[in-house]
Amino acid sequence: MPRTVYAFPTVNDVSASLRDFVLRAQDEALAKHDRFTIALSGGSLPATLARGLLEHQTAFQWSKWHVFYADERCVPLNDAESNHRLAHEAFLAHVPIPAEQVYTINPDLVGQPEAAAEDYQHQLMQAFAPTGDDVRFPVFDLILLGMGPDGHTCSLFPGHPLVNERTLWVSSLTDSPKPPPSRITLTFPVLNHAHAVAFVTTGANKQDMLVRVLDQTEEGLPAGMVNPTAGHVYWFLDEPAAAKLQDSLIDRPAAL
Ligand SMILES: O=C(O)[C@H](O)[C@@H](O)[C@H](O)[C@H](O)COP(=O)(O)O
Repeated sequence: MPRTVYAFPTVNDVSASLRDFVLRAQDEALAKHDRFTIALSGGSLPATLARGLLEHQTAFQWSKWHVFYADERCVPLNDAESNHRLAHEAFLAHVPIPAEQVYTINPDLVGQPEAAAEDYQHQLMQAFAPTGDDVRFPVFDLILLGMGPDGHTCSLFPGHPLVNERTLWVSSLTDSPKPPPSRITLTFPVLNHAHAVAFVTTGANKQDMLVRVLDQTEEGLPAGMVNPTAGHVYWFLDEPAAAKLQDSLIDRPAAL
């Protein structure tokens, strides 16, 4: 699995490089098909992404974007804990992506996580297999992920049975160690069928886990289990996050 690790002095530098990277991913996708499918996580990601995207918007073909959530909390869409609300306020509200191309959790199902996951999987199937094509798993052009200090990504937590899901596209949990407890999440087979996955990880509290995940010797760390079979994994780090990594693990951003 090809992997590229970039470390930048500050979060602002991460934002600027991420913008160029997303633009390139968009252009590559539009050269192949007529849309750009991207999945977003919550946490600090929307803000880091928005800072770059909103600064130089002209090259983005927003009408071609189809935005999904890599994971979502089972809360109303206007709740302060909602990943959609976070992304909406950070950048979706400021760019002309058609509303029907932003795929949110069904707000009527947030009290029933399993049904919400099933509904979200159905939304994905409509988008990736609209004519009932035999699509085993969707292939996202780009999935943007965060990593928690415990090595979780999406809502896939170390030691949780969901890390073993091999069939569903979207799954639910009601015992997330990170609040709120009820969530839906893309599963590993979906992450690992993506064309590209990029982790955006900043801050000193990620230092130790980054060493463990990038070392690739330890099993069971969800962030380390993201290995797209035909895709590429990128890591966008700031210096505080990258501080304990060996220099040899870090690639030169000039390659972007
Ligand atoms: O909804 C969520 O909680 C997330 O999608 C989660 O997986 C997040 O990406 C990580 O916890 C990293 O979050 P930070 O970037 O805020 O540390």
